[in-house]
Amino acid sequence: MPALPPFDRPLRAALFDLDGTLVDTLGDFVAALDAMLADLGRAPVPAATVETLIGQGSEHLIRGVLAATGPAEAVAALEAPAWAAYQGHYRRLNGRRARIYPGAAAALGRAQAAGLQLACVTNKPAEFAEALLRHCGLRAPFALVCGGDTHPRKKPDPLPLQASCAALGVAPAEALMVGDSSNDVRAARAAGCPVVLLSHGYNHGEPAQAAGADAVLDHFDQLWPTA
Ligand SMILES: O=C(O)COP(=O)(O)O
Ligand SMILES: [Mg+2]
Repeated sequence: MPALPPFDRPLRAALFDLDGTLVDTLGDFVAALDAMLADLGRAPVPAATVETLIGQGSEHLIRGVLAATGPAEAVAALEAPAWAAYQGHYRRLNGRRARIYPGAAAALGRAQAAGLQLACVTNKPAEFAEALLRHCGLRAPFALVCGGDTHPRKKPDPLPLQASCAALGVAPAEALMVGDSSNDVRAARAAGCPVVLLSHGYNHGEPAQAAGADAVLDHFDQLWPTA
């Protein structure tokens, strides 16, 4: 089993992305978006299209789905009602079709046992991230949850990572970002955090190996392995 690459400084924290990293939420997104589209009188969107749009926050997702299911010139006018409908449906459906990736909970436990402080740094709105983590029984290991609306800018901006590191009292070089997409890599590079990706996630339709992370892992067992 490949070990983690050596990092510049010993790790004191780990920042975990949520969608596509800890939890497979594609089914939740598709269900909420299809309910939103039905409210707007539109046909459902293929899951494969949704998968390429996850990871850059709900606004990006909704704009992309509106553009994929109707005329481009209608997107701006529909954004506000679509967002209101989506929020209501997502709040109702959050977690119902979600699946924790194999080994995720155990990896969080090993990270804690290794003395690392943990934060969840996601572009999902904080309310939905908190509720999903509780639903999945994954909230307790995290000292903080930083959502896409917690700060004025979201990933790939470094701000959520920098602010989370400051709140945990660690330097970015001491905090490993664990994500699934190039968005996580860009944010980590800009913040100065080392970064590894799990290949089971979404990465905007591209292979995770193309995203420029320090390592790409196929399974959580490769993070802080015990043997
Ligand atoms: O786009 C989203 O809401 C999901 O974002 P995440 O991959 O940062 O958790
Ligand atoms: Mg993700």
